[in-house]
Amino acid sequence: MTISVEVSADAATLVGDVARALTSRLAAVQASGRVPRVVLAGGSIIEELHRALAASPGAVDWSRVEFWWGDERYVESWSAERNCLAASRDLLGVVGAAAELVHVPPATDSGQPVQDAAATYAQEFPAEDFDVVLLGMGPDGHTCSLFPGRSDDVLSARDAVAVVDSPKPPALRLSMTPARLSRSTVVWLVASGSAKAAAVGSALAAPGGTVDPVEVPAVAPRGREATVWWLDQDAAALL
Ligand SMILES: O=C1O[C@H](COP(=O)(O)O)[C@@H](O)[C@H](O)[C@H]1O
Repeated sequence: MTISVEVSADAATLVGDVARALTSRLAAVQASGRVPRVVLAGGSIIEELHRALAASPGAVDWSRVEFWWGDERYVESWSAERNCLAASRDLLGVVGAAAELVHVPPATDSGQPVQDAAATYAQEFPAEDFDVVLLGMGPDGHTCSLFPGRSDDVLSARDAVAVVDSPKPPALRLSMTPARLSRSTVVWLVASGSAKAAAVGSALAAPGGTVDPVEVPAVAPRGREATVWWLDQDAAALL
């Protein structure tokens, strides 16, 4: 398992580079006769990536790709804060994803307490590994809804956790755990801009990945074959 860093000149080049790599990987999985399993994320650069993929969908049959989200805000299903609504608007609805292959996380209108909603969402997870997990990262080093300084229990849980006190609103969230995110052939973390430079520097400063995941949760998910940090020059400035 390798950890590598790819640096693109700027944000636009970064999303183009990741979009090309993703469409090429998905097309290769489909050419092998399988339906690729992809975990999407929220956040600014991932939303730009969604739009880039919609504009250049490559040689992928998007109706034969299965989707989950690494995290979701636990709000009403129609809330503009939902990661899945942004992805549906910007990508899935544009490229013709198949509704039965899109695993939308529960929303508050399900009537469930957030802890039950996390367990309900985990039931949607596949027995097999994911092919690609896409992650963003906040300036504080959080990824998905795994925030710094939280208990080891969250990081060591098996599939999904409920977050009840997210420091970034909204407070209630559902998140895949590092253990579940790491059940993927590759994990690709995408970070852009100078606001992410300090967190990138902390995450990648220690050779061999010995950074404490409680302090920088973004270092915790690791792909079985490869973990790639896709950065632009501003995000990579402190490396
Ligand atoms: O809260 C979230 O933010 C992170 C990072 O977002 P960004 O806008 O700072 O790039 C994202 O990875 C996560 O999915 C989202 O819920």
